[in-house]
Amino acid sequence: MSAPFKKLALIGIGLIGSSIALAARRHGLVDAIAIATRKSETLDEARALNLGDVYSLDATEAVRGADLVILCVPVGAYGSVMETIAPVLEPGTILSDVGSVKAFVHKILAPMVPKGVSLIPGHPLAGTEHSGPAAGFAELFMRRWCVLTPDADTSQADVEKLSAFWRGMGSQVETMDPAHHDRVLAITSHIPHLVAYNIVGTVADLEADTQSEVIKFSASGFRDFTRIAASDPVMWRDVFLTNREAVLEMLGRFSEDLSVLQRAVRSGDGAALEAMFTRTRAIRRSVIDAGQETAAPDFGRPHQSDIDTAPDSVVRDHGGGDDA
Ligand SMILES: NC(=O)c1ccc[n+]([C@@H]2O[C@H](COP(=O)([O-])OP(=O)(O)OC[C@H]3O[C@@H](n4cnc5c(N)ncnc54)[C@H](O)[C@@H]3O)[C@@H](O)[C@H]2O)c1
Ligand SMILES: O=C(O)C(=O)C[C@]1(C(=O)O)C=C[C@@H](O)C=C1
Repeated sequence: MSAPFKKLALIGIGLIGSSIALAARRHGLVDAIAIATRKSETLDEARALNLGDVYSLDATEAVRGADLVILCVPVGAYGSVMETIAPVLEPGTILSDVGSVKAFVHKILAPMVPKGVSLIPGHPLAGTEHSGPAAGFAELFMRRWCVLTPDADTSQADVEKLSAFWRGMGSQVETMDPAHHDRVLAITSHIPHLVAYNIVGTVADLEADTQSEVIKFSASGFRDFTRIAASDPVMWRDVFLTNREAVLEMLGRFSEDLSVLQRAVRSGDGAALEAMFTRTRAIRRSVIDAGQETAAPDFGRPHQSDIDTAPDSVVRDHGGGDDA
């Protein structure tokens, strides 16, 4: 029986691209996988990991004849990648992506999409702090959301076909307006990363200023922040450059709420602090009950919190090499 897609072209083969390659193949969702990336070292690594069927440094070669093309590069690279591949996208092809922002993606890609090609941007709400082809794993998308942001006039049949692809990799799929996606992700993903980058930077500066061993004696709460703050610098630079308005709006709200906590600490308002912390503890429990924390432990991989507290050798085994 033939797979739902004949040829999947993955442009970019880091954490997300390699996870799609592994999952799509494991679940028989594509007949063939073509991989393109810009650096020969990355392509060699992908080949050594046997992630695809054909490999190329030329994205047009990968895209030619593909009925599903997924951009898996940092969003700042979309313009140049699309300029390259647009002339070889064939009518009937679904063009999608995995970028962490969506309004910018519509704005940059839509004007260049040839007639007959369905643009259906997507975003799997799943990831780790690791980068590169060796970082991927087939279970990454299991029981995680994948948000698709098609335009109102996009073929429903194509949206359903792409939804089935993500469901085939274990995800739950939801369609959403791109601007709404960007506001939701600004507060649930982008600002948490900004906070982590900030607190780790502040601690490092404090250590340098006071010439004391602040990091050495940090407890596991801070270690959790260092995991997030180890996330790919280029990817996150592009997220903040391309979701600026939503991030600034949510940052305003976040700062107001932080001021309320600051005031409670300053004035010794124990009741306010306890009420807030009780509320957030309940939220954490509901997140766990909903099974949205991480899918990794059920598939024989170490749980992320095990990784964070494991000896360095275990952490190295889990993480892929970084790829620029
Ligand atoms: N890391 C996460 O947790 C996560 C989760 C969901 C979505 N995403 C999104 O997925 C996309 C890829 O992220 P990733 O974590 O797989 O990154 P990664 O760094 O692991 O991989 C990026 C890939 O893109 C290639 N690349 C980089 N710049 C390029 C360019 N200018 N032209 C062509 N190829 C280029 C790299 O060589 C690499 O193969 C990003 O848009 C990101 O926003 C990431
Ligand atoms: O678990 C992590 O390391 C992640 O940061 C994954 C995470 C997130 O949840 O914020 C990061 C960016 C994505 O666009 C989607 C998922």
